[in-house]
Amino acid sequence: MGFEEMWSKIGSIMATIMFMYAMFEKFFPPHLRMNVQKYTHKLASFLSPYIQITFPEFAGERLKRSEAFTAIQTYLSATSSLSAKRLKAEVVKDSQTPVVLSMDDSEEVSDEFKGVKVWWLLNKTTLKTQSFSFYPASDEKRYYTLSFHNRYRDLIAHSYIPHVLEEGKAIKIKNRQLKLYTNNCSTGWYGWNRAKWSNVTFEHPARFETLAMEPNKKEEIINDLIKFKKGKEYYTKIGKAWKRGYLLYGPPGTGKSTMIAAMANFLYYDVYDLELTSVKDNTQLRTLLIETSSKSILVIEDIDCSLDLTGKRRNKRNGKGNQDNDESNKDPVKNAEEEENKDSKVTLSGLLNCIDGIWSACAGERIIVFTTNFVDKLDPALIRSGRMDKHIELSYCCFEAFKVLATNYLDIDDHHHHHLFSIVERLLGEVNVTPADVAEKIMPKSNSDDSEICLKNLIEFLESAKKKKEEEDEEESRLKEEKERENGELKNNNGVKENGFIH
Ligand SMILES: Nc1ncnc2c1ncn2[C@@H]1O[C@H](COP(=O)(O)OP(=O)(O)OP(=O)(O)O)[C@@H](O)[C@H]1O
Ligand SMILES: [Mg+2]
Repeated sequence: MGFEEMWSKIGSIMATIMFMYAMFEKFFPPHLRMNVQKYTHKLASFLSPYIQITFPEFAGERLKRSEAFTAIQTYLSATSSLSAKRLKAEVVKDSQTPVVLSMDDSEEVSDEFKGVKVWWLLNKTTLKTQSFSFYPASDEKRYYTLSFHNRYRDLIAHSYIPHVLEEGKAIKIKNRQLKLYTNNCSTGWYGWNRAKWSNVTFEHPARFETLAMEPNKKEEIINDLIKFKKGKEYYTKIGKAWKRGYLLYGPPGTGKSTMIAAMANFLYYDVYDLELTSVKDNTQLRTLLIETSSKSILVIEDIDCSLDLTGKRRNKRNGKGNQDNDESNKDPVKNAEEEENKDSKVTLSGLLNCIDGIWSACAGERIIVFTTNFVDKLDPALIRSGRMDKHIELSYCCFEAFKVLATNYLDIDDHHHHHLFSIVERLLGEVNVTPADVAEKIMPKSNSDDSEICLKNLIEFLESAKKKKEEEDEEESRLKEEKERENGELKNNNGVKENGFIH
């Protein structure tokens, strides 16, 4: 039989089957059709070595969509659905991709797991509902059918299905838009204050690749985060809540907040930015923490300022703390804010309880980050080992960090050594400037600014910073000398007074 002849035969057989099926659908009443299907299935399963498992869209109560069905749909959308001939497009809320494609009804796709082939079919049955309901339920019931050979029963049941469900959930989390939550106080009925979270879409573009810091240190942090993310079993084994605390410290503008954003983008975690000064008391703090979700980063910025609950940020450049103690100098708005914040009764022990206590495990997989400019001023209880698992110092801009900024801002490849780099390297070794300062200087100010101009701007800035530092150092040593001289004279005078003669 020739090839063409064979295809025409197959075509006519298919046409006959489709015609018979159409007749069957048209002339047989639904209950008879169901009976015929039931017996056909029985016969088929008796003869076939293949096993089928179904996953209905609505398990039990029709109102709630089955999590397994959604996970399978997501898994198949990302893996094999695209090989289907007919696809369905859906707009999914809070998803990064505006339209999600999945296989259409009655489509079948195959998948492979550890060398074993399986088939997924999306089925639909239509039922006539007799009962009256306030929720007009659709008559259609969709379900996935998974088919595989009998000999792989154990592998599929114990490994493949859990793998599909886990992957599906993970992909869904990855595809969703991240949220940035912040706490605020709303006044409810009868005037009581209720703390609650409100959120916006988290859109900070920071990534570890664009974060300027020493490569080794960066890699260490990334590995630590990966270990944490994959550590569910480890934490269960050692009987510890699945959470990790980071203390980020360093001068202003060294990238503490940027690093938090990079962590969130890296881990795909939501961020809960907790403003401690607007939490009324420990009970309110606990309520807020219970309302946070898993896979999140809880951030308390400037913990040194938050805990004394004055609500004011210290003057960070000179680190002398609250500068304007003189009431007359105070901005009236700031004054009022401070007065309000004095109502906050969150205590250090209340905060520690929420981080470490029995409530701390309620959200599950969670990172807690504290930031401060003054690590020495923190209460030892807050940073004792075991509480904040990792202390990360973000420091002044080194040459390695500068190279990352040059790539970010000027598109200068790390390997392409610009002829001005050696001057920058020398100057960065001599003065302390923050990555924020460097970034500001090398950012092109106009379209005509090329990398040469930007680097020269930076060099000029570094040289003037160096000069300023030298002058300050000179002044300092002059004052020191003067003081020493005064002290020496004082001693000598005392010597004269005590002994009546000069030694
Ligand atoms: N290490 C860095 N890598 C890349 N950009 C940085 C870095 N540090 C600072 N920047 C730039 O400087 C700006 C300020 O940095 P950031 O807000 O992260 O500093 P910070 O340490 O949180 O300061 P503060 O103590 O005042 O809160 C950022 O928007 C970013 O553009
Ligand atoms: Mg910050």
